[in-house]
Amino acid sequence: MKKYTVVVCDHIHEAGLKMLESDENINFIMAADVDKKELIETIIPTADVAITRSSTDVDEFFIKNATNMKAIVRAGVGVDNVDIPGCSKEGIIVMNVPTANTIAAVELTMAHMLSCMRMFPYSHNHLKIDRVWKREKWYGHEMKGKKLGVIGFGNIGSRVAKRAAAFEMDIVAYDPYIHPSKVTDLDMTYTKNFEDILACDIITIHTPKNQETIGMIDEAEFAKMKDGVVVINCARGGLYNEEALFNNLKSGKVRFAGIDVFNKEPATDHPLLDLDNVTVSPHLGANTFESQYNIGTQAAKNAIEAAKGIAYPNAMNLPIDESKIPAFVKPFLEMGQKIGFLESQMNKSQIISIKVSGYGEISEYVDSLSTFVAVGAMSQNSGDTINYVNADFVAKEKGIEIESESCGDSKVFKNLITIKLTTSEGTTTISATIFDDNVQRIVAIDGFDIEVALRGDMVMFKNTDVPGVIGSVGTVLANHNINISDFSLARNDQSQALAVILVDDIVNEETLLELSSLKPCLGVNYARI
Ligand SMILES: NC(=O)c1ccc[n+]([C@@H]2O[C@H](COP(=O)([O-])OP(=O)(O)OC[C@H]3O[C@@H](n4cnc5c(N)ncnc54)[C@H](O)[C@@H]3O)[C@@H](O)[C@H]2O)c1
Ligand SMILES: O=C(O)CC[C@@H](O)C(=O)O
Repeated sequence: MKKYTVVVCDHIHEAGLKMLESDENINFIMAADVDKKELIETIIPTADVAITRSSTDVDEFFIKNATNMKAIVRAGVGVDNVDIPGCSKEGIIVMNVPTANTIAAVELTMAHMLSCMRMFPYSHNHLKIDRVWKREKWYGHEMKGKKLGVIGFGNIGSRVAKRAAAFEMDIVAYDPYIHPSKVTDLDMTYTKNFEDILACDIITIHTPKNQETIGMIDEAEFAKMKDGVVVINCARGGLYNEEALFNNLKSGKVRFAGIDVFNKEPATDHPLLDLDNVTVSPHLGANTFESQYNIGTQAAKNAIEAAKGIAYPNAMNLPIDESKIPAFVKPFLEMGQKIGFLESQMNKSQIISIKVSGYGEISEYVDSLSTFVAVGAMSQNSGDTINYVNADFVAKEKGIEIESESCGDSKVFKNLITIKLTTSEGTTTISATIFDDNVQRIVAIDGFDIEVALRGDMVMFKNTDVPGVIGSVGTVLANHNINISDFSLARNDQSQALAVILVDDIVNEETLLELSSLKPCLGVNYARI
């Protein structure tokens, strides 16, 4: 029985571990407590799938050692510590588990907000650790009536806003990537002007960490804030420039900050920890039993499916989201891959370019289609190392140009695809369609209108159009004990003919040589689909 190795790199819920343990196809390795260097050098090379959290960086070193890896399941939302382009280049699918920890992060944000407003950990420590009862020292502020600026109105930001509204706060949201009605329908203010956020009493950020959002709040933005502002970060370290945050907390411009996440974690030696107007937590946004149960079980399920090649839920680097494509497109993708593979056998040489044209409704999907065609065309030379994730990267690296073109309606077919493969030896062009939703048919090869099924062992015989050729070809094949299952013929206006012969047996070199030595022969190709 085939066994797949799934390595768990960080702690996940027991229920997820049990799922992995009890699957008979899974060889499961718990490596959360293994030193990261050792993990990457000795265990990662054996893994088909790895489950990671924010403590394991999927960087160049990791990827270099992931020689067997099919997929990485990030047990959480943020993939800022996963080098997605690097994974794509190596054909590793990256999946995350979004929303499973949303509520946990929302509630931690509220906890930090309340702590900041009432300086709760400090009054707590004063009494519990210092044994001082000094009520006059601990005057806080109320949330009611204050303006809360929410940056990023996604799963977490929008829910923080709803909870803050229950505290009778005025909410102002900034998120250029949503429809304003997502905010205004909740009787909150949507703004496109970032200055409106900077004018708030409390600011909380809930965006992903990327080139656009790193350092989104820097010295200049702090300078525009109200004196005594409170800022919260339960998203990712570095969204507020940490040095600027430190300076503004020290000067008192920022009265209090609630921080769950740091630019570099673990952050046991961070300057922010020296300040007494900060509440901190060690990246606990996702740490509730409920959220960890959800994430652990979903991550385990996704890892098992990915290891077995069944599905890649929430894949972040597949060319298409399969759940979003109409059913009629899928057989075209499959057929495109087969034609790419067929053409690379008919035209065996260094590939220079691949051009995919789509007619009819399929023309909307030519970009995805071209990835599938490229996988088919390049698999002849790259074998198992080529897949939907890395096809575009590999093509670029090999200098293969991939072009796709949407061409409106076809005159004859409801949907039609034409694939032109250019190699250093010449070009091969095949058009194909699908009948009755599942019958894949070639309808043209290199200018010959020929209708033939796309399957099995195919011999393409091109000749000058003279009598007796069909018989001669049939005789050669019969002499080699090769049975013909289908014979299609077409002619062009240059007195040439093309026969596509489907056969039941493998055609060896000797037979092909004999066919090519027939007098009218202009060329013979053999392909296996
Ligand atoms: N502290 C934790 O343990 C913890 C737990 C879960 C999530 N997170 C982090 O919280 C953040 C939000 O997670 P989510 O699940 O809500 O994600 P999400 O994708 O649902 O929401 C993110 C929102 O940010 C918006 N956005 C993107 N770029 C923006 C920009 N430049 N300006 C303003 N808005 C922008 C997007 O449009 C989106 O609406 C992520 O960084 C995630 O990694 C942290
Ligand atoms: O617990 C983690 O690994 C990180 C959780 C959180 O930051 C996430 O991005 O999902």
